[in-house]
Amino acid sequence: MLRINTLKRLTGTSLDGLNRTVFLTVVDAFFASAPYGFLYYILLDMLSDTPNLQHQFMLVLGCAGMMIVRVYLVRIIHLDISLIGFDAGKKIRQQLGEHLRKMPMGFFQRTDFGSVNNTLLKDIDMIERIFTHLYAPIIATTSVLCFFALGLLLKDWRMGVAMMSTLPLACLAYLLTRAYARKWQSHMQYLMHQLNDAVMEYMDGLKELKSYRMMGKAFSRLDDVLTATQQQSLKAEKAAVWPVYSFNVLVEAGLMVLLVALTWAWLEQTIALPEVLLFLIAAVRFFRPLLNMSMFLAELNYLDLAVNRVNDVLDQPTLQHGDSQPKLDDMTITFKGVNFSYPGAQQPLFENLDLSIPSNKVTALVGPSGSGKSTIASLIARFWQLDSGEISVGTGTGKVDIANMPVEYWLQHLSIVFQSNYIFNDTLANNLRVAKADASDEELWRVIELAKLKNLVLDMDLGLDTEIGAGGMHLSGGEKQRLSIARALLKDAPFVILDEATASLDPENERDIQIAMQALVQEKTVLVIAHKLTTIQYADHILVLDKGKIIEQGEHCQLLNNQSLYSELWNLQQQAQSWHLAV
Ligand SMILES: Nc1ncnc2c1ncn2[C@@H]1O[C@H](COP(=O)(O)OP(=O)(O)OP(=O)(O)O)[C@@H](O)[C@H]1O
Repeated sequence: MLRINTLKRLTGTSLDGLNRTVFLTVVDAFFASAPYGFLYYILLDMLSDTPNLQHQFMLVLGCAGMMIVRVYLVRIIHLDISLIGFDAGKKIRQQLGEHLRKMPMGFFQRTDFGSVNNTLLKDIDMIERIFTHLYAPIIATTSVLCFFALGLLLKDWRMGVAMMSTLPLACLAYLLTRAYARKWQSHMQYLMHQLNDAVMEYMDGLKELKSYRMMGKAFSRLDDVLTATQQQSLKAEKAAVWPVYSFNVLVEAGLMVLLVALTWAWLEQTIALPEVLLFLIAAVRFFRPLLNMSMFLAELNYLDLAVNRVNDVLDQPTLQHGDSQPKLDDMTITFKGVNFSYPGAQQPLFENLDLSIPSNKVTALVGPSGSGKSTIASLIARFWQLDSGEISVGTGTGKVDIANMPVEYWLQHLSIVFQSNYIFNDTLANNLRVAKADASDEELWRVIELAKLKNLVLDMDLGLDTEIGAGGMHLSGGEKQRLSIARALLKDAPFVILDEATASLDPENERDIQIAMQALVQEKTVLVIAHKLTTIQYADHILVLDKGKIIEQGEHCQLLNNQSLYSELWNLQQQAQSWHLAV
């Protein structure tokens, strides 16, 4: 009932200690039910012609003893199940995190961040909560019901049957209405994800929305989702009531049947007073947990939905990779017959693309906007899965398909500086140590100096320990850029990718960054992606890309002489330098 196998699959473990907890819960349920048997004998004794006080006292003492044992048992069960639940939650989070790490960027593009966020936080929290709060009560309630049903059937099968006569009908009604409620619950979850995404998008785009006077209702996507969520949640609430409501009404109808049966048997004189009293008391004890059970079952619907969403993420294919970890001395990168399309794109971006990036040289990749430059860098960094073809590193017999190595191993050989780089909400030192966890302070200062950040850090009160990012000091675009160059310097990887690293910077910043980059690219294999051709004119090798194809390659002078796309772009940029805005 509790989909333990599914949870075992999600946690990837055997949920240690669960069997002991189940056993203790059943024992506890027995101790919870047994006093009702004692009560019957107390009643019998009380109503007999010769009541025996000592006998009754012993029975009461027996009940008290069971209660004391139960206090101890309940404490152990609660502790055990909490530990198992938290551990399961931790393991599911770890497993999901590990899986997400191995997934191509395409997943994050197709799936809104809000949904991933919801699955990582809310869904797992739901699984953990249901596990820690519902697992033991459900087993306990089921066991109590079984003990009671068995005891009462043995005592007087006619009354037992009467009491449980409506149960099959209640279960049937529950199952029939559950499908309807589930449809709504699932729709509501979808709307909540949409709402989450719309709120995140609203917050992210606040600056743009403000500048275009699109705040509040004017941002219709958020407004539409808010209205839809409000309208539909009422319907969903109504739908969710049906399984619980129909189950409860039909179960309670069993009490009526019992009363009729008891009255009939009493009039027929086929039942004695102690039995009548016993069944009346037991009915209260029997129906209450049964009604609780319907609430538990309703909660289990949410568990199913949460588990399905976690499974959806876990079933997404990860990036294919091999296990080979060769020593890579030659960093020549070769694309051979590479085919690649973005998910959902109408046509492939690269068809049969061949190119080569020589080792220990600076190669520049230029071309019009949208020609595919950044995608080439992303494919080298294994952010995406190729449709077909091969990207290899090395030459001759030492050549290795980068897909044959674990992604992490391959990424150890790369440093990438993007145009916009992420700054973690942490200290400056920790932001740098992302590149090398065990770097000493001396190493940090060395790269800070090379990245032209020394004066900035010296001006900070706490130096390397200054909080930067969201919770601390905010850095300018140029400072962030130099910080990411410092990170790359610290990593000291043999292959460096600079993707528009100097775009949109002022001349002073650009000069500082050029100096920092000179330090970064020393004796490395470098791929520079740049719009501004002046920044790459001295590159050893220039690849000109247009609409996903390499249409020219060579050195700057050679390409100028070709009088083709490169020289066209060069001339346009030279002319652009004399442009100015006039009013
Ligand atoms: N994540 C993505 N999902 C879908 N399509 C994408 C994605 N990234 C880029 N594209 C598309 O692929 C094509 C190549 O994009 P890419 O960013 O590689 O070009 P680029 O040459 O680097 O452009 P720019 O110089 O403007 O940065 C473009 O048509 C772009 O719209």
